[in-house]
Amino acid sequence: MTAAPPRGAQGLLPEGLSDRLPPQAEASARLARKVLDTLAAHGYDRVMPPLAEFEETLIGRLKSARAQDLLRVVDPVSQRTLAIRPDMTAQVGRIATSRLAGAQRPLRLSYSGPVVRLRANQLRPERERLQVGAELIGTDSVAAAVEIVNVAIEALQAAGVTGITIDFTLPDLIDTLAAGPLPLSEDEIESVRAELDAKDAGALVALGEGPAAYLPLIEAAGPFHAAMEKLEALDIGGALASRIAGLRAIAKPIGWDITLTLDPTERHGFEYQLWFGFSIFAEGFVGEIGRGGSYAIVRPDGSEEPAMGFSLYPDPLIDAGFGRVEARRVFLPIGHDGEQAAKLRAEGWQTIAALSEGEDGAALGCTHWLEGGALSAY
Ligand SMILES: N[C@@H](Cc1c[nH]c[nH+]1)C(=O)O
Repeated sequence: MTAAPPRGAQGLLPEGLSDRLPPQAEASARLARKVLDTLAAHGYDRVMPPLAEFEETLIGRLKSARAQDLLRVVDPVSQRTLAIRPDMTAQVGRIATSRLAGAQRPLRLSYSGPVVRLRANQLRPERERLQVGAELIGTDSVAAAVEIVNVAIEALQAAGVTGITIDFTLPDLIDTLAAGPLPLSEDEIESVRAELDAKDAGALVALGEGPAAYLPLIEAAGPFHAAMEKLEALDIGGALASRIAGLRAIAKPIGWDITLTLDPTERHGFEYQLWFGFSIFAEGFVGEIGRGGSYAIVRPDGSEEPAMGFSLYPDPLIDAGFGRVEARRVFLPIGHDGEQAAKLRAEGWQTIAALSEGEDGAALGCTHWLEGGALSAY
């Protein structure tokens, strides 16, 4: 597969925003279609939320979501602040708890579209990305996690992705332990999180006795089974035991060709996920190409509805050539037989009809030309 040229437009477009040209634009649509078809086959119905909405509905819908990284505009019509969506999960949550509040649970919804964030980072310089995903609303059970993880894997495999790694995490682990068996003060929670992120054992121990109890969590990371044994050895009762059993049940049906890892305290990108989270990596790609987990949607009356879902960010795959198919293109000279051309299109050929004498079919990307009723290869 050939790498695409860099996507910048040298000053014509704002930093982090770019055009998709042929053939990647078509490849992008084809890849999204493949993922959506897999989701539809598992009963996920598509929704299309708008590109922008009121800022407060965009951030208020998911428990613990924050208003960071939003590209905002003041709407002269409503005089209110709108935000361009940075993520479609909150929008799907809004739909599920408003217009589809009466729909049967569990409710399965899918989506595909661009999302925008305020700032790019070094790893991902683009500010607009394609997001394709699924949300399972009404439960955050282990069974729901099993379905979501496996549908995500199937969707990527249908798109031709191999060398998939799933990295499990327990996003609310520190909060849960700090509120129970391994108490920490508010200040300590933040410091413990920072040192666990940095995987700095020395600094963690230096924080004091309470924080030092979290040390084994640094060790409990890496290949899934070995890391799980270390997590189990922590043995701090109920909260952890149910999560460990959950993770084992989720891992069980995953195919041998998928690499499983565990990083129980990983929280990068997990802003609102609760008991379960996972990142998806593919061999040869830097950074995650997808992410998912459990979360809670806040209903208009303040009560909460559990949910589970995942989102894929396929742009790096498209840049690498996934979704491309070599077109069979035939050049139709002036005066060709229109019926025969229609027949060729019905057979899957793309046709390029000459508009004037002397056009060069090969230069226009054709692999064949039609002459005297027969096809010849260039
Ligand atoms: N939308 C989340 C992933 C997710 C979907 N559902 C639950 N979590 C993200 O992109 O980070």
